[in-house]
Amino acid sequence: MIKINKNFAFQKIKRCLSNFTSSNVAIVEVGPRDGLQNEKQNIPTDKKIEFINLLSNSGLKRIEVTSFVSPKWVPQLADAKQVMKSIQRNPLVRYSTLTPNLKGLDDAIEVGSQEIAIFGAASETFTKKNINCTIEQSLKQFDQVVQKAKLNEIPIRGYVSCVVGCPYEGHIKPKIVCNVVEKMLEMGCYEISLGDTIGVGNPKTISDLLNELKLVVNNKMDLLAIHCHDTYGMALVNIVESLEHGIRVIDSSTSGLGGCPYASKNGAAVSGNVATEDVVYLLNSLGVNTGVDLDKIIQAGDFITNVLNKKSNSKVALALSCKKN
Ligand SMILES: CC(C)(COP(=O)([O-])OP(=O)([O-])OC[C@H]1O[C@@H](n2cnc3c(N)ncnc32)[C@H](O)[C@@H]1OP(=O)([O-])[O-])[C@@H](O)C(=O)NCCC(=O)NCCSC(=O)C[C@@](C)(O)CC(=O)[O-]
Repeated sequence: MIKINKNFAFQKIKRCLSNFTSSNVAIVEVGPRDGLQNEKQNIPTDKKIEFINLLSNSGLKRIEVTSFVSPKWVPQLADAKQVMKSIQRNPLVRYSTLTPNLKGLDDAIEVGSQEIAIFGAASETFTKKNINCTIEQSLKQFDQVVQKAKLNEIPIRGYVSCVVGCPYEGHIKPKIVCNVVEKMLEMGCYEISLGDTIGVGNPKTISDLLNELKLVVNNKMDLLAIHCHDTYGMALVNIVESLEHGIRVIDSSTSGLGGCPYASKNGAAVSGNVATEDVVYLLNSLGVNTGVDLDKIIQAGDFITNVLNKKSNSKVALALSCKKN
């Protein structure tokens, strides 16, 4: 079981952030970061900014804007500073960025990130491919980032990727995930997002994982979030399973865009995140309050898919647009 310092200031931030009743769920919109990071075509910076501005006015409270990573590794997000500096910030929204190391953190601080995310994994091979180190080395590096972020009073989110499966190592045992989650929480992350990076989870594997994680977090499920990719169409059932286990924070990407560039084995297509439109529709139909305006998310999705000249991966956006026409 993790040792969490109850007086730790970030616990307070966590409570403010997730002021849910049991019928409320928070959505973390990762479209501008996860959704766009793997796009090969040039996306003009002003279009990214316009996309984020549309999302900012949709009722979302948490938007992951971009990443402060090496532009050699993720060229699409090389304009991270400009994007962060130019978006119109809605005071009701918390804008976060990914930071793998101190350089990333310094950049994030410079442009006023209100939250940062460190990103580890439960697979050695994926960790090496994604951030060029071992899991142990990654945790040491993250610890430096977390200590400095704490000094700057910036809340830290942690990602753990490959929580049920890895493109290189196959099935991942819950025990390995529990170990990384525990270390990141002890370090000072206020929340860990569990990434089914290649969308191979199903309700059984997600349930098995969450049952083991409950022991790690001492049943405090508000320390966890779920981040599903929809490769086999399992994302929504996995989200329902997670809700039943007490998870109340869901990551999603408008239009279902996205995927990690380093999760693709032998150049295979990386599948998108679960679509925000589909998650909002699901939660609305369950009577769960998200505060998010579905029509506004669909508009933001129409905007970015037009920029990308792509069809939306959201079934809900498609169904509602057919209804209109
Ligand atoms: C971690 C590194 C940097 C190590 O990369 P490295 O090559 O081992 O690091 P390095 O320290 O040797 O640096 C190499 C170059 O990058 C520069 N550099 C170094 N750090 C930074 C920085 N922060 N910002 C800007 N530049 C940086 C550094 O200055 C140097 O520049 P050079 O001297 O060659 O000109 C690299 O591997 C990297 O950037 N990886 C990022 C990969 C990534 O962003 N993946 C996608 C996000 S994870 C994901 O999508 C999964 C998730 C979160 O969504 C959840 C899920 O679905 O499971």
